[in-house]
Amino acid sequence: MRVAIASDHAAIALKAALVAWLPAQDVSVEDLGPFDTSSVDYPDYGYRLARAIAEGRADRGIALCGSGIGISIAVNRNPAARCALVSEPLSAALARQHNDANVIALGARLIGEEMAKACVAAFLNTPFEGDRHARRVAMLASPELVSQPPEA
Ligand SMILES: O=C(CO)[C@H](O)[C@H](O)[C@H](O)COP(=O)(O)O
Repeated sequence: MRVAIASDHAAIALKAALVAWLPAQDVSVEDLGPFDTSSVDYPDYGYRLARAIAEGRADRGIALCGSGIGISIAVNRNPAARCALVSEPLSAALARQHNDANVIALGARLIGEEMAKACVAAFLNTPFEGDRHARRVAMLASPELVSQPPEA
């Protein structure tokens, strides 16, 4: 599996720890930056990560910022991305089982390195369950439904 990872300045240390750890999880990793602690804007890196997914250069993505919120919003602006912001492994597993999430977002100022690794391991190793969830995931990719949801 090819995994791309990107962050902002707030998550440089966590990104480095995950980049060092990921090869032992039997995945290849592409670091999309940034590469120092200078202040940057998370949308640039979220969009870059989502583009790697959309263009098929990565199978999965890991998005990091201080809270995980900003970069998860940025990633999800790309319709090819299904990014789940999580802070514990059960949510990471559910994001795979029910939502077929292809990107996980983590907040480096909110969780520690070991919790982040546990979330990423669940994200990488949990399959999508399909069935009724496939119908719902397909609905997420329908611009018609987004702009014109059925009446209640
Ligand atoms: O997007 C965020 C919050 O929703 C992230 O936590 C960012 O990393 C954070 O906003 C960066 O803040 P900073 O004060 O510029 O370091």
